[in-house]
Amino acid sequence: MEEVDHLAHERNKAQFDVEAMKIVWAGSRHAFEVSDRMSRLVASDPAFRKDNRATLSRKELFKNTLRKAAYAWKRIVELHLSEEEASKLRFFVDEPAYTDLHWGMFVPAIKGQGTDEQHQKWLTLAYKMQIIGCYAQTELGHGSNVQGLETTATFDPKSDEFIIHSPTLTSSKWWPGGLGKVSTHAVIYARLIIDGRDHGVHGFIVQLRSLDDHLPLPGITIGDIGMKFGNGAYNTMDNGVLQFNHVRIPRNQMLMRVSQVTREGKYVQSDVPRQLVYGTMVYVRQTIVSDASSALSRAVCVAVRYSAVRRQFGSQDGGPETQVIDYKTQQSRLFPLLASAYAFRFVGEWLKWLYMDVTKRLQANEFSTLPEAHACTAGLKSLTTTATADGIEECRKLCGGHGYLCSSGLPELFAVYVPACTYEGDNTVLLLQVARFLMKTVSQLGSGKQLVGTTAYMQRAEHLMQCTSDVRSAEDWLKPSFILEAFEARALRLAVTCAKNISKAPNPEEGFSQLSPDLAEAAVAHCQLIVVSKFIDKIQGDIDGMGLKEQLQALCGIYALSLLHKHLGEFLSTGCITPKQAALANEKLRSLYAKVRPNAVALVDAFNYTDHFLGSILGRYDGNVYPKLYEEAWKDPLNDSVVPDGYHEYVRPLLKQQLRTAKL
Ligand SMILES: CCCCCCCCCC/C=C\CCC/C=C/C(=O)SCCNC(=O)CCNC(=O)[C@H](O)C(C)(C)COP(=O)(O)OP(=O)(O)OC[C@H]1O[C@@H](n2cnc3c(N)ncnc32)[C@H](O)[C@@H]1OP(=O)(O)O
Ligand SMILES: Cc1cc2nc3c(=O)[nH]c(=O)nc-3n(C[C@H](O)[C@H](O)[C@H](O)COP(=O)(O)OP(=O)(O)OC[C@H]3O[C@@H](n4cnc5c(N)ncnc54)[C@H](O)[C@@H]3O)c2cc1C
Repeated sequence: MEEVDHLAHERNKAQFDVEAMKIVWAGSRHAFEVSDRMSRLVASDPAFRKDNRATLSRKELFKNTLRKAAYAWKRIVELHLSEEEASKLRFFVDEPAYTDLHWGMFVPAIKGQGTDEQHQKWLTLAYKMQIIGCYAQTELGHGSNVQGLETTATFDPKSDEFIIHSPTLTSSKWWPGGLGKVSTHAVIYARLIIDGRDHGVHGFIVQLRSLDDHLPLPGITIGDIGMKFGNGAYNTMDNGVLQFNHVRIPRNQMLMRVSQVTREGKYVQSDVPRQLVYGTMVYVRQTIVSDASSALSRAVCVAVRYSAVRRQFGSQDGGPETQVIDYKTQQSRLFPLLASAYAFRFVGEWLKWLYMDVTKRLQANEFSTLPEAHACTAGLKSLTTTATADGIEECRKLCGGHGYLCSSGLPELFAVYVPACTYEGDNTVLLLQVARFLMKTVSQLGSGKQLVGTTAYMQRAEHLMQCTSDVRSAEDWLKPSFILEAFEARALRLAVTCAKNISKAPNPEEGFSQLSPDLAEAAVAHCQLIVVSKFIDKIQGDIDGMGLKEQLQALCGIYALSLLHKHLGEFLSTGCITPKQAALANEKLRSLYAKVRPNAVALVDAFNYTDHFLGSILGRYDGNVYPKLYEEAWKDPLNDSVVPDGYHEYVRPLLKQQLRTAKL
């Protein structure tokens, strides 16, 4: 049968080169080609089927994930895939699994905190998956407060070993992914105790299960922590619980790049800052920002395509009804999310660069940019995951009733995504880290210290504290200098106000605590400025292809001006803009929505997602939604029989009783 593209009329309206935009979205032609190849490889292989996840029991679901992970590894080895290709393949398999933690945290923790010798021994095994590892930091009693961890690693000079122990119930490791049922090893975080002295939290490599029969080693109690939010979703992951009862490991299994324990039991702190013990979190937070753009773009792709297919009201003389994407309210909810997906992509690219830069510097024992890298990764992780989780839910609502069906793909995407607001640092806790960094920076203003990186704008404090915007027309709001000045002035003024209020408190800690809601808002303002400025930088760089710059400028304008609208109170109360200028910003926003409208479907096509990856009937490339929704409904296990199980036990007796009552 001939395939019909129900969205062809939308695609024909596009005013830019979609193929060129695919390259910009991917980051480079090479990245596009790898991504395209891996996504097709996964989509065309029935072993990676995922449309049945919502109906599987936990055990079936989990076993299915183990099968897929093993099969993915087999294909990676058979096809001699590079690290980049393998990681893309796993991404397109699109099922959280223990391998995420093995490759995403266990290996990076050893790389970042281990010595050359430790790399040689452990990475060799881990790269071949001869051992499988996880990252066991969080405990039942403490997640955010890493310094509060209770697990102990006590040095025994007689045997040259550490004794790993869980002294309390609350010290049980709790949450690590891959721990519950699969990992053979873990990097665990424990308090280092030497001669009764507590040297704080350090990382240790500990074997958990036998490599022969997979049973826990002596002294180790281990299991899964139970079902999590949503069906399917993150339940493919074995988040685990772990207790140690005086488990002994050799001294050389402490990760010793940051500090060492000698044979004699002497604690040696190298020149490397202690905070490097937190280094794996910096790495993962950076990857989470790129993941945010993937998750949000996926939801937006579904909502844009479906909004172009769906029609409601507006039919006069029997003609077609209005496509819901043409409603201005739909556009004002949807297009800022489309713009955010692009914005997060570009800031994610920049953050990757920043992370690589700080890593190179650390290798050369240059640590000055570490605080900035920590603040940027923490803040942007918080900002982008909050916006993405909210955005996925908004996309579900934008799809009306059908968005609530699992076959829309959106409920599962939300359920799998929403813990990103908590893992790798609770989003509020992370904003407060950014706020501390900002308060330090503000305290240095006027000291003559040169401010660099993302706080360089504060150098112009004298101007930014008193300027008023020069915007005179709606068109002015497209000029990067006007947008940047408004965002810089708002961020700086919020931060300075916090600093002033803190200084009135009896002591800085008390002040920080009292002001923390305002500090979190100041941190958000600073992070939004970073995203806006990196979007502008991207557009000002090399962008080839017909119409690309115009579309990206429109999206950048939508991102910035929709934020300005959302946080209008802050822009007005800090005096950065006037009510008249706010009205002009709204006028510009409306015209940008109109500009993006004919390009919306093409702008989501540029994500280059296969129907397999999207996993959504509403978001199908061909827009053939209704027949496929109808077809899908009949596949539900409830429809296996016409009369459901339970009818004879529970429904029929009721009906009979009613009949009897009626006769009475
Ligand atoms: C299409 C997509 C579909 C989606 C599919 C999804 C699939 C899923 C894939 C899987 C992906 C991910 C899996 C997730 C796995 C999750 C793992 C985890 O969660 S691991 C555990 C993470 N835990 C945390 O993040 C804990 C948070 N807490 C902390 O980080 C700290 O304790 C902190 C920072 C809050 C407090 O630290 P501390 O107690 O030391 O106090 P201070 O605030 O005083 O800090 C001291 C000093 O250190 C500096 N600092 C803090 N952190 C860092 C750091 N990381 N790097 C550098 N420096 C740091 C801080 O600024 C202070 O500096 P100073 O100069 O003294 O002021
Ligand atoms: C799906 C998932 C996977 C995970 N995977 C892993 C893993 O692989 N390895 C691992 O080690 N851990 C893992 N974790 C644990 C995760 O890192 C922690 O849950 C996270 O760091 C939050 O810590 P918490 O649970 O202690 O939250 P809490 O700190 O208890 O937060 C509870 C509330 O208190 C607030 N709060 C806490 N402290 C402050 C403060 N100082 N100021 C203001 N408000 C505050 C928070 O904002 C939040 O609202 C995972 C968690 C989840 C949900």
